[in-house]
Amino acid sequence: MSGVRSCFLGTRGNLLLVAFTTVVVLLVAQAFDYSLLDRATSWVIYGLLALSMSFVWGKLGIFSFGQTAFFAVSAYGYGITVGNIGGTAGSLVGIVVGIGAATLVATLLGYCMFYGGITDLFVAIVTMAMTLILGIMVTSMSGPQWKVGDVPIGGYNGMAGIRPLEFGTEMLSGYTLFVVVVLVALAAYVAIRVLLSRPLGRIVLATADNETRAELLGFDVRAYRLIGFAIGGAVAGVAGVLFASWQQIVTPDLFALSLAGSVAIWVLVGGRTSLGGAFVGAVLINAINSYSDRLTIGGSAPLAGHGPIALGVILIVFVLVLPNGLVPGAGSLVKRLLNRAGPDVSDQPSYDLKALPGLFPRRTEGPVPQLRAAAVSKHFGGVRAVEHVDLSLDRGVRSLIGPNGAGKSTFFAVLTGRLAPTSGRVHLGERDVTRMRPYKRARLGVGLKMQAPCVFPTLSVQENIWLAAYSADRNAARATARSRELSGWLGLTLPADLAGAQSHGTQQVLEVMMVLAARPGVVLLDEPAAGMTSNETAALADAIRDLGRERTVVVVEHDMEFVESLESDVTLLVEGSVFLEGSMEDLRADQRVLDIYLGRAVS
Ligand SMILES: Nc1ncnc2c1ncn2[C@@H]1O[C@H](COP(=O)(O)OP(=O)(O)OP(=O)(O)O)[C@@H](O)[C@H]1O
Repeated sequence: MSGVRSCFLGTRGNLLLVAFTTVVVLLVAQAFDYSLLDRATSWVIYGLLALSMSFVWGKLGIFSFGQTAFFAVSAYGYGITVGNIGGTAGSLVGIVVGIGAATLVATLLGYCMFYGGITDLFVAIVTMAMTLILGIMVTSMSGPQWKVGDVPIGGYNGMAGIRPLEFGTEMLSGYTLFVVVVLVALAAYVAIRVLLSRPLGRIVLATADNETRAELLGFDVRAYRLIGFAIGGAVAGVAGVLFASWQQIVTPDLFALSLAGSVAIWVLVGGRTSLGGAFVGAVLINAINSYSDRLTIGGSAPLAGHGPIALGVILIVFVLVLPNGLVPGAGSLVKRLLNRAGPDVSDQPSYDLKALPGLFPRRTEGPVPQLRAAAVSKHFGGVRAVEHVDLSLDRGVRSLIGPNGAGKSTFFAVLTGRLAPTSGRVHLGERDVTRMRPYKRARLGVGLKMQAPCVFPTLSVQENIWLAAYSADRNAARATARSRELSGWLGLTLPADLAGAQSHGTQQVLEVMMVLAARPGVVLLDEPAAGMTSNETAALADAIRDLGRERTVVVVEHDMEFVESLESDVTLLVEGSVFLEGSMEDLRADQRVLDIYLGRAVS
């Protein structure tokens, strides 16, 4: 799970700190000699590359091991462009071509991966494989026939003589280049932070935090991943342009495993959940490498060329001692020193759940469409979890009961699109939604509260509700007002009130509120009373009855007292099939039902 919080100073404090650090760096750099200035410029460029990986890995939860491919593609794109078009125009076009090429490659690769269902470790493997393949291709382009316009690709030897960025009569070099690089890095950092505070960024963070909940709220996780990945590619592209301009030669080494691994280590050392940590890690490790190379003892340089060994040692130390990296580690330390511990959640707060429906305005979306399962089956290999279920769900409350393993949760998963049925159809009103993805069904008004609490754990309670409210009508101002109001009702309005840190019961209530804030017509509640006090359970039953007046509410429960208090029709599932339908009295009067619940065989 990716942690999406990194700061102990708050956004404004962090930005002030960054601005202050930038001014100090620029002032101090005036005293650097040429050699140090030159090296420091490269460290900041590497920091920018690390920032792109930190964003993709730490914030989006996508381990893009081959992030350097976008950096290298951009560097080559810039080099080719400025070799063909000179002057300021060439620089400007080179910037666009370099960043554009990196973004395009990231978009194409991201599309293939995310829409092709590739996740987790396989993303790392695919991105790395693509980087190595590009490297092999570029290495093989060594003959004179391999040129673009007037610029030879250069094969193994690389593309030499790249013109630096130039504006007017000035070619960027020395202190001016350093200033530009630092300001661009600062701008990229601030832009990413601003993006993350906007609706798009919040949703991107949410998809990393809990993909299932994001999808159930109607967000197309694949699309948001792709957007985030493309932005990460663009930032790596910015670094690539600066690198080509600074080094004035690019070689296939930019596609090598060693650089890709180094970037991952910079990010790990700085702290992958901290954007600022990317710069700290990159600058620190490159500075250590640089000085260890130059260290002389008795006329010889014992550490020269042993950078990889030093990197390996640093990595092992960090994984063992400071697994979250330097910046988050320092943040926790300061927090501890200031004694700013998180809120105490050991006490289970009590909520007047009877008031719950009153918090959600009446539906204005028109009549609730009927949700209908027609001969639905879902098999897992030989396990027939759901078998030929026909069920029509109309406005009002319906209870779905059955012993453990009867197929209730699996049936919900088929209704919401989380699982495709083995056979049968699912209809929502007139529409056949059998093959429709969960986010689309959510947009059509199907909401699900899962059996185990399914919220965005590393986001605050208020942010959780904001995302749900925003999913209803995509209005940020309204979502902010709703999230303040509803989190106020829960008494959890602080940024430090993380959803994942709340008690089980509070998370249950929060999840129900999120489902309702998304304004669904069909509300599926899987064991909503679990973890609640008896008073809350009774109040929840009142609330559900109330919600059923204008919505379709289906409740899966084991607590028969609770089911009885819902005064609803009951459907009994046994071994995946509908065994009986009727009122609670009907079921109680049936000896076979008693036998099922007492575990006795039923013919
Ligand atoms: N992903 C899966 N892979 C294989 N078998 C599964 C999977 N999900 C569920 N099952 C099996 O399908 C059957 C139905 O499970 P399901 O969780 O739907 O039952 P349930 O009625 O919700 O049970 P409970 O009341 O205990 O939550 C069980 O035998 C379960 O082991």
